Amino acid sequence: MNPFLQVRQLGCERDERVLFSALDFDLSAGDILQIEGPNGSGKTTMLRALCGLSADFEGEISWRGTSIKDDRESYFSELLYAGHSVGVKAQLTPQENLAWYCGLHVSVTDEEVNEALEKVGLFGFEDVPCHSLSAGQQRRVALARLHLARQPLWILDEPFTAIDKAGVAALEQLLVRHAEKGGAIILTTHHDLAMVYPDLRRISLATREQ
Ligand SMILES: Nc1ncnc2c1ncn2[C@@H]1O[C@H](COP(=O)(O)OP(=O)(O)OP(=O)(O)O)[C@@H](O)[C@H]1O
Repeated sequence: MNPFLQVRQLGCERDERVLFSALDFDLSAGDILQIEGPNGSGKTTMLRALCGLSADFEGEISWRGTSIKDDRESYFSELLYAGHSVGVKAQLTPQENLAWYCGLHVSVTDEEVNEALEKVGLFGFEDVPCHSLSAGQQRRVALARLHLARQPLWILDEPFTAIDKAGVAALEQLLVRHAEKGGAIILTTHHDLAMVYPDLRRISLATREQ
């Protein structure tokens, strides 16, 4: 059976500087892969390539055995990407943000939206404009998507940014539960993961010369 994701000879340069090269790895159901590296080492660049958001890379990326360049639609339908910036609309409420985002993929009820917001600790903040929320609360709005996600592959760029200790622990548990249920995750984080998970792997990008 094909792994979810097959990455072969992945490489990327920016401004004539090699960020990473000749990377080979597979990601299967149940895997969690952490991309590590110092600031500027190329983690976000790699995630954008893996998400099909950038075509400026060498190598081949396949989803369920088919190049992501050849069948973007089915790849995108199975991928949840949460980028480095929170990506919530400041004028909209958490309810509106979540309903809008999830509505792109599946239909969700108001009750499901409110439950997801409650799970990320936003009970009582569902209907205030997001610009009035703290940085961590805005990140929680973005992370609430994970509670409603049907996509098997999650690619998460620094999901723990601005999240407090309790939130970090809850998010780690959610990631493990997703993988245990047959999902797969690629994430970047500067935070030391506390999760004990047998199928957690790491790729370290080269240290920059300072
Ligand atoms: N579009 C671009 N054009 C030129 N250089 C770029 C571009 N995108 C990224 N870079 C450069 O590539 C390098 C890697 O950037 P990237 O954002 O992938 O790093 P990172 O490992 O995610 O860093 P951080 O930990 O700070 O988030 C940086 O030096 C950045 O300036």
